[in-house]
Amino acid sequence: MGDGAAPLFTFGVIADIQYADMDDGYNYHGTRKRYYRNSLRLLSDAVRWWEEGEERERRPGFILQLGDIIDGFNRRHSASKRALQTVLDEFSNCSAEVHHVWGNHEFYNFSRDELFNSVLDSRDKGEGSMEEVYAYHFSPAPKFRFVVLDAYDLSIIGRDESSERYKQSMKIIREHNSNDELNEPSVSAFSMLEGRFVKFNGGFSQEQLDWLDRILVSADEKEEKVTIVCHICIHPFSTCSICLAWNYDKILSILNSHKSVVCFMAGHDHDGGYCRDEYGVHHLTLEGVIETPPGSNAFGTVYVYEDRMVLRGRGRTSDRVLMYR
Ligand SMILES: Nc1ccn([C@@H]2O[C@H](COP(=O)(O)OP(=O)(O)OC[C@H](O)CO)[C@@H](O)[C@H]2O)c(=O)n1
Repeated sequence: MGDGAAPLFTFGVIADIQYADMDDGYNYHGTRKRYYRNSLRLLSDAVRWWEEGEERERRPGFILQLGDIIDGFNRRHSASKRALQTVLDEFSNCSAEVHHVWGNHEFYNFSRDELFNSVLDSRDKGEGSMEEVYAYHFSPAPKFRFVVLDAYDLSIIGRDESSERYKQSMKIIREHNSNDELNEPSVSAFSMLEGRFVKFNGGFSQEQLDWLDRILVSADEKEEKVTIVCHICIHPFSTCSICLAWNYDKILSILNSHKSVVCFMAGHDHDGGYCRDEYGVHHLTLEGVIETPPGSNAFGTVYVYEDRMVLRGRGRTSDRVLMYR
């Protein structure tokens, strides 16, 4: 794994904490247990690991929180702000700065306006961002860049019903999903992939894709290694089809046209997943903390070297060596 050598830098990854101060429950179909209070304890264990489990020079310089930091149930109990503060207090025990990604549960709890300029808006930790879309990039070390993307840019959650984005998003989802309940996937006999057109997913506007393309042109020129992070998965082999971004194919073709891209990280699918695509890009889906039972965990520490990233997983998250292409 290359553990003996000192890494260039280190970062932590964690996804789908979905904390709520409520008893354990189940997912919508009643097939998966969700441990709402335990998720905070697991975050606390992760923070302790990042702070104390490593020699000082191998501790993370930053943490990627891949979205769904608190559960949508908080909204029903008017507990959104309190729950968020509880989770942020836990993160504050970590000396590394946290980059927050926005998932569907962020929008169940807060409006897009509330999220912008809230503690969950990490754009000020980046060096270049979009204005009305939650997307930015940062370079933690020479020759390395991270891009945070907004997978609910095209979406019918978090968008004002009178907005053009909402109308465009409703048109897209209606073309592929004929159910009254748009959280329920319409699985056609021809393609399981159609199941991705549900309300709890979203996609990327052309404006965001063009912005990403420009960042990657520049990264190619500078010979940087780029890791892209977002809540929703974009490769069908790294997730079940129901957790795929609506226009995953468009973003994949952009990533695959830039030699700088080495890795794409997401959450959303609580089972986790991984594949390396035919262009050599790693697609890593982090297991969700919310569906991780007490006694286990689901997070990772990534050690970055000249030729690879080494993921050391804890609990349900496996170790992986991610060689650059
Ligand atoms: N068939 C369904 C499925 C879900 N819902 C409602 O949609 C909201 C989001 O669902 P939820 O499972 O909570 O979303 P997560 O982001 O936690 O998980 C995504 C993947 O399932 C993980 O594998 C919620 O309000 C559900 O009640 C629905 O109405 N109908």
